[in-house]
Amino acid sequence: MARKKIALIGSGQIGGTLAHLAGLKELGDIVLFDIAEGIPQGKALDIAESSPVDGFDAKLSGANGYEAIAGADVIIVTAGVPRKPGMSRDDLLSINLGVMEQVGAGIKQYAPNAFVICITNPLDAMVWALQKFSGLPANKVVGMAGVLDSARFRYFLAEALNVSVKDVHAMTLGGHGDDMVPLVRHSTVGGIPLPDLVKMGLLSQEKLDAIVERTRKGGGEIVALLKTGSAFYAPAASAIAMAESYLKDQKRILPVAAQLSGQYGLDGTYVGVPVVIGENGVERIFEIEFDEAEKAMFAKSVASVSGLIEACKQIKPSLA
Ligand SMILES: NC(=O)c1ccc[n+]([C@@H]2O[C@H](COP(=O)([O-])OP(=O)(O)OC[C@H]3O[C@@H](n4cnc5c(N)ncnc54)[C@H](O)[C@@H]3O)[C@@H](O)[C@H]2O)c1
Ligand SMILES: O=C(O)C[C@H](O)C(=O)O
Repeated sequence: MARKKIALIGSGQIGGTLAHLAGLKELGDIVLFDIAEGIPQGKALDIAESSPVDGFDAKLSGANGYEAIAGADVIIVTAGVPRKPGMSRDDLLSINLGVMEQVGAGIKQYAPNAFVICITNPLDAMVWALQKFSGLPANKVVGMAGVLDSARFRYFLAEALNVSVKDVHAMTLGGHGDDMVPLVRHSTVGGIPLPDLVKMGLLSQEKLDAIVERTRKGGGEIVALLKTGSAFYAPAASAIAMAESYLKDQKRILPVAAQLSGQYGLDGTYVGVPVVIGENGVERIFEIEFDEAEKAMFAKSVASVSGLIEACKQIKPSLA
């Protein structure tokens, strides 16, 4: 059986980490693409030289021309710029929208059958624009944010309770901004819902509230520490989980930015919701029944995403 082809558009911090993880997991042969000459080639060679040590078989190459992504099965997009301290993700909209236009054209021409995972920020608006620019079907174009936000939520809970991360299941929905929606009622530790843990005295309400707030601001916390860019290890791991579910038809239920067509009362917008990812891309969207407070939080988050999508339409009238 021929190996799968994974194309990484953007070979910066996340792109390089994606290539390394995809190699270690033997997901397929890997093409790194970037406008910066030498970077994708250098990272491809460096990772290839690690393969005898770690014992993985994958061909790695670097390129500066879109023809290199031809026939890719999976494309992960990180091209663009990250934020620096003092900036919001939304400040990246204008510059990264231009990048999405170029990337979308490249995908349309060379890899129209790929499953595309967008990571570039501001995530929900960028994946919305990328789907339009590329013209690929909506079930094949998704955004990575919810897996990362949920992983942060899970990690903070496991740390507070001094238990294994493996036994913490938690989900964060909505847009990838500070008003994202960590779902407390639907999250469990050892199968016990978080509100019950509070009732049982295992976690204080104050601590839980602080964890929710820290999750919402998780991206900014790393930006403030790194100073030169944003998180890349956990974002790369999160996108690889999505790619693996597609390539291996695992049918995992993951929170991803997906295009809605009536679910949650929304049509055409991209926002983080639980979906099944299998060989057909987004195979199903789960519609969670929210209580009044959750409904209000989700609506606020969606309103932020809608504002960014409107801004995209103003900048690029072809998207309207
Ligand atoms: N969705 C999420 O959860 C999440 C998490 C972390 C980072 N991000 C976002 O991912 C993006 C990438 O982050 P990073 O840390 O890898 O940044 P980075 O600066 O390390 O890498 C970005 C790369 O994109 C390349 N690039 C710029 N314009 C390009 C173009 N037109 N075509 C091809 N390549 C181009 C740059 O040369 C650079 O190598 C940022 O927008 C960041 O905000 C999103
Ligand atoms: O916060 C950022 O700018 C990067 C990313 O969206 C993150 O959540 O780590």
